[in-house]
Amino acid sequence: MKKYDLVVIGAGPGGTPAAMAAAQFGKSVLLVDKRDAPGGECLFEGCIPSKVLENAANRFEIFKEMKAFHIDVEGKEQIHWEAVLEDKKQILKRRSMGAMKQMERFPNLEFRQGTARFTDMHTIDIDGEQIAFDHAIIATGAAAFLPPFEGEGVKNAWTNAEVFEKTELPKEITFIGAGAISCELVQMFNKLGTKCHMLERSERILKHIDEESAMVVQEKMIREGIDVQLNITFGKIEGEEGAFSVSYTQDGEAKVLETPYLLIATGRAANVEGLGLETVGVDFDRHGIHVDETLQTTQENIYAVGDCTVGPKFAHWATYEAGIAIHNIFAPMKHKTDMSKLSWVLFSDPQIASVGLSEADAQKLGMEVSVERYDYAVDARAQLDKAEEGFLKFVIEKKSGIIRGIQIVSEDASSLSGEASLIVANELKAMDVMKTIHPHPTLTESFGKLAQQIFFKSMMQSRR
Ligand SMILES: Cc1cc2nc3c(=O)[nH]c(=O)nc-3n(C[C@H](O)[C@H](O)[C@H](O)COP(=O)(O)OP(=O)(O)OC[C@H]3O[C@@H](n4cnc5c(N)ncnc54)[C@H](O)[C@@H]3O)c2cc1C
Ligand SMILES: NC(=O)c1ccc[n+]([C@@H]2O[C@H](COP(=O)([O-])OP(=O)(O)OC[C@H]3O[C@@H](n4cnc5c(N)ncnc54)[C@H](O)[C@@H]3O)[C@@H](O)[C@H]2O)c1
Repeated sequence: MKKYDLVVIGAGPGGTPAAMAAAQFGKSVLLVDKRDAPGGECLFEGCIPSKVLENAANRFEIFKEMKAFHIDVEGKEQIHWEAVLEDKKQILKRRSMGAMKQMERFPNLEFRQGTARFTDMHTIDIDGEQIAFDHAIIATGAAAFLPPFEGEGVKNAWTNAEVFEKTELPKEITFIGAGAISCELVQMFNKLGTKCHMLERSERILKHIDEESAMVVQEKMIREGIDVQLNITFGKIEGEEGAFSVSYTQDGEAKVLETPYLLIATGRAANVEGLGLETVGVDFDRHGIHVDETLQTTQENIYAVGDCTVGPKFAHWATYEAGIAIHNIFAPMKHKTDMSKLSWVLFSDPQIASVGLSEADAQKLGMEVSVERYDYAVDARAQLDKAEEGFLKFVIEKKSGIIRGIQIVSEDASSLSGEASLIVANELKAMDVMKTIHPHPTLTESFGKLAQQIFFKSMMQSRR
């Protein structure tokens, strides 16, 4: 039986860097994935295909915005959807081959296609072959979680696994769930002229994130003609591609929506089925594999990272966890994950970036905070770009003055999130940010302006 120091199951943003880091440590590593290429859901059905299509939609939208800059191009714009999909295919191929090439630099790292299953705490079965290992990392990701809705239509609806494969741009589509996936995709389709409906059971979209940030996007969606329906209780979902019917009640009234296409994005379920976790005593529930702060599962030599765990579900978080898991397996000192520094960007319009704690997170932790805000409506760059929507918010711990969280809502929140991450990770205060020179006129000036505002406010208060 072949034996490795480390077996990594799943070659996404969690598994692939974990395997490469262990190989760099000089360990013998087997990386196994059901697919014949590395990249995971992020590359093939998630982050990258969604951003290729959004990118095309955003550039298409620029034509419509040209009028505000006194440029007349109306009526001439046209998008060649098939060419966009071909671009997407090429980018996916290029990125996957790039990852494969990087792995080939390590003679002690082997990539293999197959479905892995634990048979005991030191052995996995890959399509009938037994492989022995000292340590294992589970990085099998997650897939769309489908609630137990009534009706035959649920199994015919799209999830993120199908939507990027469709060759025709739908004329009309309905999204069930108003979380991260739906919110990114609904605005993308809307910009391309698809009539979009979004049905959500909560009282607002993006219920897991800072309310003020979510409301900016929700209001923009409604303004731009997306049919956003909230406070919904779902009934039967019937039909198939081309003709769905969704029954629901809203404010006590029974309604039916007929829609040719339906996409369900109501959260994720960890890919743990058939992994043999019960056999090896690795605890899990429907939210994912249980790990401690060092990413060790309930089995000493088995770790888990990324979407298959109960924790946050982001590509960069999976990669961050991969580094910590490898360190904890092969280095003498244990490192812990630090959720208080988590950052993410939602590629909505405007974009939302969040780093560290929101005000609500701080309240849950019993941390006394003050919240200071700068509106892009007064910002020079935002005015020049006619992109004044949104704000920058610092969540400041009262006791220490440390900026514990930053939320940004802006057309370019993704670019601004880097500085926000540095501030929160290094536990900086407003004074530290004020000392940083931000070039004029750039959106990064907002950091300096907000820091200045906070500093002057504290001076005024101390004088009173
Ligand atoms: C539409 C969409 C958009 C997203 N956009 C973003 C974004 O912009 N930014 C961001 O940070 N995150 C985004 N995400 C989330 C991101 O895709 C995930 O957080 C990330 O892919 C998690 O990485 P992972 O390595 O844990 O798992 P995955 O990427 O899911 O990889 C898991 C791998 O394990 C393999 N596997 C599963 N079971 C087995 C088995 N038994 N044997 C062998 N192999 C197995 C799978 O084939 C897969 O390749 C998005 C997700 C979706 C759905
Ligand atoms: N830019 C990014 O980083 C990005 C983009 C897309 C997805 N993601 C990741 O993917 C994850 C999954 O996204 P998602 O949109 O599927 O999930 P989500 O958890 O963000 O949203 C799920 C939505 O479905 C609704 N819902 C849940 N159960 C329901 C039920 N039984 N009936 C009716 N409605 C129900 C919820 O109210 C919520 O609005 C996100 O948590 C995020 O981490 C990240």
